[in-house]
Amino acid sequence: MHPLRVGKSGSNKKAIFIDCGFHAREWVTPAFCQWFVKEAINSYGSDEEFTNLLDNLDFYILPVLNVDGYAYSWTNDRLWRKTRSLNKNQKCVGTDPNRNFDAAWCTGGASASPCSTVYCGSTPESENETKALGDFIRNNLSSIKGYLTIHSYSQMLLFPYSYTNLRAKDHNELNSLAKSAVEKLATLHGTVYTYGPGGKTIYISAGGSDDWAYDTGVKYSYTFELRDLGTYGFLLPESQIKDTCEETMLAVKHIAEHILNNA
Ligand SMILES: Nc1ncc(C[C@H](C[SeH])C(=O)O)cc1Cl
Ligand SMILES: [Zn+2]
Ligand SMILES: [Zn+2]
Ligand SMILES: [Zn+2]
Repeated sequence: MHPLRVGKSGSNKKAIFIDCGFHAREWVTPAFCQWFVKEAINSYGSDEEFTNLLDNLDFYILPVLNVDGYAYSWTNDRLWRKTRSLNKNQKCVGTDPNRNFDAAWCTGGASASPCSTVYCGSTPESENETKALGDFIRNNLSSIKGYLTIHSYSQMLLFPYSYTNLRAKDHNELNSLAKSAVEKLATLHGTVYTYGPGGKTIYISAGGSDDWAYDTGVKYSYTFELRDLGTYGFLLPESQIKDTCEETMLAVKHIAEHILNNA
């Protein structure tokens, strides 16, 4: 896997990994990752804050993790979620990439049935996509200080854990950073996000990439759930893409600032 790397060239810089397009139907998320790259390139040298970030941090951007699923949602099933891998001797296709990580794998909020939308896969990292992501993070663990995985919808900023209601050791810092990040996000268009540990804030579910990254040693690990609250859901109108991306940028840059100053 070769994510895009954005940042002034330099050695042993801290890095933040951002992925989008985990779930096929969450179309606004690849738009955000592309927006981020455009903004970074256009801002460098003009926007002081962003220039400082890019001078001192590398951003690894993976615009569409689940490429086969995303393509399938364009051609066949707009509401597809999973990958498109063939489950051996089964009629159903695909694994939920966000239940496929080795983080209390296939315990809560996931299913061992290949036909389920939250099928955890045959083993952790059974999918080419999740294995590639896991390998990249493991191979770059010394520099990767933040992991942001961008999903939709429900306007939430989640952090570990989702697989248990036990508190992460960094709960207080992750919680207060999430609070200030969603406050920053709301300043642009008044979009209200909730925030908190995944298990409490959305649902208990295991095998997620944020929990895995955190337990692997990436302290600042967050899942974004972008707009909206359900009016359009995954079918967010194009007219909202720009504003969604703009407001999300504020939160992401805020988190990046914190990582630059604290990691
Ligand atoms: N660790 C996690 N973090 C966030 C979520 C929520 C996303 C929302 Se689309 C999902 O259900 O995969 C789910 C899990 Cl398992
Ligand atoms: Zn998702
Ligand atoms: Zn979602
Ligand atoms: Zn705007």
